[in-house]
Order: sequence, then structure tokens, then C-alpha cells
Amino acid sequence: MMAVMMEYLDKNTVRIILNRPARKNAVNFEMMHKLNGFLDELDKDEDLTVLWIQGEGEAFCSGGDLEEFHGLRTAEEAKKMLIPMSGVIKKIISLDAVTVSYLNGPAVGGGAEIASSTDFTLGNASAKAGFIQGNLAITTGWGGASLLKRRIGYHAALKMLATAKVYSAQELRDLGFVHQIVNDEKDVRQWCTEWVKSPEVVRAYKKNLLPEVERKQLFELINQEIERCAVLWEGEAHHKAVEQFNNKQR
Ligand SMILES: CCC(=O)SCCNC(=O)CCNC(=O)[C@H](O)C(C)(C)COP(=O)(O)OP(=O)(O)OC[C@H]1O[C@@H](n2cnc3c(N)ncnc32)[C@H](O)[C@@H]1OP(=O)(O)O
Repeated sequence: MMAVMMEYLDKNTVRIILNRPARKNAVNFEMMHKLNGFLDELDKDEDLTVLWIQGEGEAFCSGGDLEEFHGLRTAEEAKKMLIPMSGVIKKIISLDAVTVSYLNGPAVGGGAEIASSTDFTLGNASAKAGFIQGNLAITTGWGGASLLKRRIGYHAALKMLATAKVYSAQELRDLGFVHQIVNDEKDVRQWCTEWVKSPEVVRAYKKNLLPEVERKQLFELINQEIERCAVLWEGEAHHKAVEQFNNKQR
């Protein structure tokens, strides 16, 4: 089974499906590399107007795969995962199309970081999101803190990050993390049709709203997040917390 799939819904609309439902769509190296390739392809597609990202099954994404990434022990080893995955996030941010994540269940840890990287997030009643990295004695390492601050502001972002709590769909809507609560994928499909038909217009607005100078600043902040996360990653507290999860001591 492919860890991630991409399909054209029409000439202008693409859906990417994170496809590891048995692991709640946790990101592993295979998913990361495939996402990177898909985004390179989409970057060249001048007809693309909307990119929709969702998870298969009952979750959006449970973050990094705690079994696979537990093999990364030192800060340098952690960076071999943090740098490419934040590269994927940077490519989502840089895409000249409207990007939307659809939360059909939990988006936690790195899953919440992926959701934060899209222009919009829609969620159904089961949507939940939490920057639970703090419970594993690490911080966001894919750029999520900077992206969250951009979306919900400094105070709400600090609270969400530093409490590591999981928020309900309604709480996320109230904060502006989720932009709209929808019933199902049919509603998301409808949402994807509401944009102007000229891809050139959408692409020009994306450039106007995230000019190169701001994008560079944002990427520099993301790079700083990688460094801080990598330092914490090699700490004993992090490895112990992950061992507990993997030994199912929850
Ligand atoms: C890169 C940095 C990061 O992303 S740090 C954050 C890492 N992620 C986490 O700590 C989240 C861990 N997962 C969870 O909290 C829960 O699984 C969530 C997503 C809330 C779903 O809960 P629930 O619906 O009860 O499912 P469950 O826990 O029984 O999980 C089903 C099977 O999937 C697995 N799973 C889940 N998440 C991960 C993960 N991140 N990495 C590896 N495996 C994961 C569970 O272990 C479980 O496996 P099994 O069926 O018991 O063998």
C-alpha cells in the first residue's frame, strides 16, 4: 500500500491522501519522500488552483511515526528527518495554489504542523488538533509554531503549544485554526469549486499575499525551530516518552 496518494479531481484540483490508516497516517520516511516528489510535480502545474490534503480512515495525521523515528537518537540524526519534512512543509507554503487541509479526525504532533501549513483548514465534527510534542519533551520541528502564530496569533499559539492540549472541532473553529466546519468530503469538494476559474489570478494573489521577503523570513523561523527541536530530541526525556508510547504504556 502506498503511504501517500495523489489524484486529480479535475484539471485544476488535486487531492493528496495520507494513506497509513493503521498508524493513523503517521508520517514515515516513505511518506515524506513521496510527498516531496508530489509537491515538485504540482509546483510545475500551472493549471493547479486548489490542493486538498486529507488523511485516509478516521484520522488526518498522528504526526511522526514514533516507531520508525525512534531509531533517530542524536540531534544530527533527528535533523535527517526534520530537515526533509520541513522541506515538504515549505513546498506546501510556497505552492501558487490555494491549499486546504481537511481534518476528518485527529491532527496531532506533526499532523497539526501539516494542517498549519495549508492556507485553510476545514474539519468535520470529529476533527481535533493538538501540538502534543511537549508531552514528548520536544517542540515543533517542522515549522508548526511559526505557522500557528501566523494563523491564530501569539497568545493563543503559545497556549496551544505550551499546554500540548488537544482541542475539539468547535474550539478550533472559535480560535480560527479551523476555518469552517463541514459535514463530509462532499462539502470539501464543493468548497474546492468556489475559486475563480483562472489559475493565473489565484497564483498572482498567492504571490501578493506571501511576498518573497516574508517567505524568506518565515523559512528562517522554521529553520530555527528545527535546531531547537533537534537539541531536545536527543534528550533522555524525549526517548523515554517515546519508549512509553511504543510499549503501549498510555
Ligand atoms: C515529528 C514529531 C511528532 O510528530 S511528535 C508527535 C508524535 N505523535 C504522537 O505522539 C501521537 C500518537 N498517537 C496518538 O495520540 C493517537 O494514536 C491518536 C492519533 C490520537 C489516535 O488515537 P486512537 O484513535 O485511539 O488510535 P490508537 O492510539 O489506538 O492508534 C492506532 C494504532 O496506530 C499507532 N499509532 C498512532 N499514532 C502513531 C504514531 N505517531 N507513530 C506510530 N504509530 C502510531 C498506535 O500505536 C496504534 O497501533 P496498534 O494498533 O496498537 O498497533
